[in-house]
Amino acid sequence: MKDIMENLLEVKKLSKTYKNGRKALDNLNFNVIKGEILGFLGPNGAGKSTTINILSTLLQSDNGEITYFNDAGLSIKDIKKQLGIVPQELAIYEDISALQNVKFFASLYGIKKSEINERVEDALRKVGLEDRKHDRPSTFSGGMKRRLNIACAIAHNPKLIIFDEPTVGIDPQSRNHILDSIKNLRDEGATIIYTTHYMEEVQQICDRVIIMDGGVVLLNDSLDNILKYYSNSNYQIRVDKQINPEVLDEIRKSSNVVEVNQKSESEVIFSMDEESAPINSVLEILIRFNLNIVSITMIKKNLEDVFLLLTGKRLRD
Ligand SMILES: Nc1ncnc2c1ncn2[C@@H]1O[C@H](COP(=O)(O)OP(=O)(O)OP(=O)(O)O)[C@@H](O)[C@H]1O
Repeated sequence: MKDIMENLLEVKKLSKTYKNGRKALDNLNFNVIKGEILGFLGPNGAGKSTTINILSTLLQSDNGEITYFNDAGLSIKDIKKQLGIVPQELAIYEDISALQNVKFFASLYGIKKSEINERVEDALRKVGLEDRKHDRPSTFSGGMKRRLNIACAIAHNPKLIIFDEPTVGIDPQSRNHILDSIKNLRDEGATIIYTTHYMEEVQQICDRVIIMDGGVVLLNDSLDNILKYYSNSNYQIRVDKQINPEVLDEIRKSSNVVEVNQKSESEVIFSMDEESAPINSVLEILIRFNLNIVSITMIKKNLEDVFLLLTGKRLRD
């Protein structure tokens, strides 16, 4: 994706405990690479909103350090100017035109009068609303309102845009339109943090994924690596008799095997460390213990499975 990986944001040892004693973040570490769409995932209560509120400067952490835009000396005002926050709730005025909405929010960032019209038009173009700019949001579909919400958050041309579940409750067509707008923003130079409860969306647009739970990062890798690592290397084998713990121990010890679980009395699931690692050694063990192999299934894992594996929870309740 990029030739040189430059950090746009560096988060080190971020901690937050709320007044009621709830520890939301526990020495959280991660970075955001310039030009990427970073999917930010976690089950309910994982600490995502807390993290995003701290990144957005709305909430203070107890401890830790955030370096924005590679410059440790920036003031909060300078940071805010380069941040775009797209909230989950719509923050638009229904009774003024789309253009006036974007202009209003852009004016809050102190954009020069000579530049503001161009910036507003550009933001509306980026979300595909240029044709409807003179119409009021009260005449818009839910998806169009969401896109206007995005335009309002990006007219000041932020370097980093944080999306907080921007597609909740909208139809698939509008959702695709929003996802395309987000990809366009990335392609035109913005860096994006994207939180969602929809794994398909992450697989559709994200370059890298962070899965957090209990206030810490459980997984931080490129989408490609995650899917490669967790996809083709899992097998389920069924045999004709009960599999004893002794057999499972033997399989655990065999080369290339990284994880072994008993699915049922006569079924075992195991993962290999490489995509096309041979499974002969596992078969040999089963045969040695006089177990006849009835079936072998390769299990394809998607991001939802990886999430469940790591957190023990489903992303959507
Ligand atoms: N204002 C608050 N006061 C007290 N505890 C809070 C507050 N906000 C969040 N928490 C607690 O902090 C933990 C992390 O919550 P947070 O809202 O950051 O999670 P989340 O990952 O955004 O969850 P969700 O997906 O449900 O929005 C939870 O245990 C939550 O109950």
